[in-house]
Amino acid sequence: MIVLDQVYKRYSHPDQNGWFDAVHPTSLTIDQGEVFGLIGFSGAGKSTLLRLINLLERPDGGKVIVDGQNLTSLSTAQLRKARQNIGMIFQQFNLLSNLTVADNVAFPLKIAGWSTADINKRVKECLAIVDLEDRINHYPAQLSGGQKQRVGIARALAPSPHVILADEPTSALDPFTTRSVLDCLKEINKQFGVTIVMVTHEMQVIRNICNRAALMEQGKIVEIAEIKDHQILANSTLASKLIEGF
Ligand SMILES: Nc1ncnc2c1ncn2[C@@H]1O[C@H](COP(=O)(O)OP(=O)(O)OP(=O)(O)O)[C@@H](O)[C@H]1O
Repeated sequence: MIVLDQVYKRYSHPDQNGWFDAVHPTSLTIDQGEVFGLIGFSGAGKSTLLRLINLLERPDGGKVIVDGQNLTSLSTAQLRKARQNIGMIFQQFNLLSNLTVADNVAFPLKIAGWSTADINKRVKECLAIVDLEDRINHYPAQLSGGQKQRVGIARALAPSPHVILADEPTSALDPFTTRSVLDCLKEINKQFGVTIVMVTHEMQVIRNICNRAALMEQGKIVEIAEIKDHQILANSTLASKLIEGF
């Protein structure tokens, strides 16, 4: 489903021989229907790795394959189309404040050239999935943080992607709201088989929703652990981090 083959990302850096590897060459396969977590300290490279999956960050080398398609070899137009298969949600929701909830969710569909009738139908479907039908004509400023994130989820879901990338989707939310947003994502994963890759600082998020999680340190994946029944399996570094806390 998602294959990263020796992808890396480097930035120019004045102090480190001119270059700094935000993500060292990394290979990783994430199966269809998985909820895969990326956890680690600030600056470990989690967001960069996540953004390499939809080429929001262009890798400096290696391949990114999603649904059998090598994204790194596509033209701009082909990549735009391929990205319809990869939704994204953000810590700060990234809603357009001058658009209603309905228009925010409709946004990716308009870009994809859907008809108005199909857009209206799909927007209602997606808002029903995230339980926000009654907020369809509200503006983002009239919503709570949890509701805003659920609009973000509906927008990501609208083009029926196979993959959703989530960059710290609950970090701006209180524990109760975090729970409801995670339940919403879990339901989407279960009902539609959408693969979710999620960056988080929060170990309870990993335990709550992920099947597997990778621990990142200094631009490298140092461990991948399985999670079963909310427990991190094996005597892993991840397990000890759980005790120390992130
Ligand atoms: N555009 C950029 N230019 C230069 N350096 C960057 C750029 N983007 C990220 N970095 C650096 O790359 C490293 C990894 O950043 P990244 O945001 O991926 O880490 P992270 O693990 O997601 O951190 P956080 O949890 O704080 O968001 C950091 O040292 C960051 O400063």
